[in-house]
Amino acid sequence: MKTLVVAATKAELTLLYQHYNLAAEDFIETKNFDILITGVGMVATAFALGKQLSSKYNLVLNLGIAGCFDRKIELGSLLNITQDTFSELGAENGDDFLTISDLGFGESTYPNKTRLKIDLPTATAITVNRVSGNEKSINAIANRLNPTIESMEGAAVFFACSCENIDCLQVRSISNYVEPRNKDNWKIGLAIKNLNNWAITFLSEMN
Ligand SMILES: O=C(O)c1cccc(C(=O)CC[C@H]2O[C@@H](n3cnc4c(=O)[nH]cnc43)[C@H](O)[C@@H]2O)c1
Repeated sequence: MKTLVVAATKAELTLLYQHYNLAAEDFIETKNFDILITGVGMVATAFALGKQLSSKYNLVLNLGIAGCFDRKIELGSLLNITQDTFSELGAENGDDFLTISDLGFGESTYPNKTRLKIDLPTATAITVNRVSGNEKSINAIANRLNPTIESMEGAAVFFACSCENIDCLQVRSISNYVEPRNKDNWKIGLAIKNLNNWAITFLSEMN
């Protein structure tokens, strides 16, 4: 049984590719783990996992950078995401929001699932198609779901793993705060370095 490492972009796994001397491909097989680069967003992620996820994997590890709602958490910090919500999936009803669960069409929130003990702080997440960058929508989502972070893929990974009953973990490294967009404030390099160093240790200790 193997681990499937899933990320949206190769750039987010740069040091992992370098450490294991891997070819710059979107699907890589190694002895102990495989890597799948899905492309950005929940649709690309669900499609890529739909093609590659199988019972040969006993763990899916979703890695990536993310935006953080909580300014007390430093940029470059790593978080173990225990629950992730498709926050835009549902219907507006005037000023209210109805989830697909409210509408009777299924679930919008999915948990991680693993027996492994991960030595990282835990947090909850939302998964969005549109990166939050507007004060009004940021306040609205903070009031409705109070997430710690947002990404563009996490809930799709948890969803696919729930469909296939495969254990899953999501570790996110904070590259930016959720705020009106200003990429000069992002610390992508630091976030990727910390994420990759953690992943290299995790993967080497697993085998
Ligand atoms: O510009 C670069 O150098 C660069 C290098 C690696 C990755 C990126 C990305 O922009 C990755 C997109 C990826 O990041 C997640 N993300 C990061 N911040 C947020 C956010 O505030 N809200 C939602 N998603 C965020 C997301 O999962 C994207 O897939 C750039």
